Amino acid sequence: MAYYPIMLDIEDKRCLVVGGGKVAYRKIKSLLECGGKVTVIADKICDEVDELSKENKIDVIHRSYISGDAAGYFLVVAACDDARINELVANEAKERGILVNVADNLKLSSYIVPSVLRRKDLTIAVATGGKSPLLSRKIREELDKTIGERYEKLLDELSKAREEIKHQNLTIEEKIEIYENIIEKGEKI
Ligand SMILES: C[C@@]1(CC(=O)O)c2cc3[nH]c(cc4nc(cc5[nH]c(cc(n2)[C@H]1CCC(=O)O)[C@@](C)(CC(=O)O)[C@@H]5CCC(=O)O)C(CC(=O)O)=C4CCC(=O)O)c(CCC(=O)O)c3CC(=O)O
Ligand SMILES: NC(=O)C1=CN([C@@H]2O[C@H](COP(=O)(O)OP(=O)(O)OC[C@H]3O[C@@H](n4cnc5c(N)ncnc54)[C@H](O)[C@@H]3O)[C@@H](O)[C@H]2O)C=CC1
Repeated sequence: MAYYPIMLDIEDKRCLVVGGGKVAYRKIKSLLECGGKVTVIADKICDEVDELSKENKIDVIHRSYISGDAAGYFLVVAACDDARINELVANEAKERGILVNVADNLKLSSYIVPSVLRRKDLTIAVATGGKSPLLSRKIREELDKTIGERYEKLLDELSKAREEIKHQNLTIEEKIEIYENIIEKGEKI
């Protein structure tokens, strides 16, 4: 079955990351970039996670995961190096209807994290259904070379034009023609 891609609004939402190693750090960073309020539960944390804690960007609970910890969160990431704990976290999150990503187990995950390229509001997400995360990264790096910063400007222009003509008495075809002209001009930049 194919994955259903969505763009999730996690601003000010409580997010729990279980585990404080390298993989947890990567997931924490992307949650913070999107405004998530991150709590980490881990018996050991790596230097990068410790740094975020010292900067008051995350809350850290320095202990092992205890049954029931997942309650009350909007989203949970299980990123321990202990598969049994990750499974426990996943099951407890799912019982409560909480979205859960499990770093070492695709089948237990309700969502997977794609490789992401951003140009301000333009977001390009690449995933391989868990088959090759490395390929996702490589494709993002390729896109990074070809999707230049001019797309930011182009998107700004399109957004402005869209606001201006949204409530004008034009057909959708006429509006699309205006946008296409802007894109065509943008392609020459
Ligand atoms: C299923 C998924 C679950 C999830 O994490 O959501 C998952 C699972 C696993 N990853 C593993 C390994 C690696 N993961 C990376 C990197 C990334 N992994 C990410 C996502 C995902 N990884 C989801 C699927 C995404 C998809 O569909 O493609 C990215 C895109 C996003 C992010 O993490 O932020 C980020 C790149 C960010 C970027 O740079 O753009 C690298 C390369 C590197 O480190 O650079 C390697 C080593 C090379 C390799 O294995 O390919 C292992 C095996 C561990 C082992 O062998 O022990 C598992 C577990 C398993 O497969 O069971
Ligand atoms: N999804 C992905 O992108 C990737 C996933 N992985 C998998 O992710 C997992 C984690 O990898 P790393 O971060 O490199 O490991 P790591 O060894 O750096 O960190 C493991 C963390 O789990 C914590 N932990 C272990 N048991 C715990 C418990 N009972 N309660 C709370 N915290 C606990 C440890 O304290 C530590 O902070 C591994 O299973 C690995 O195979 C690895 C590479 C990429």
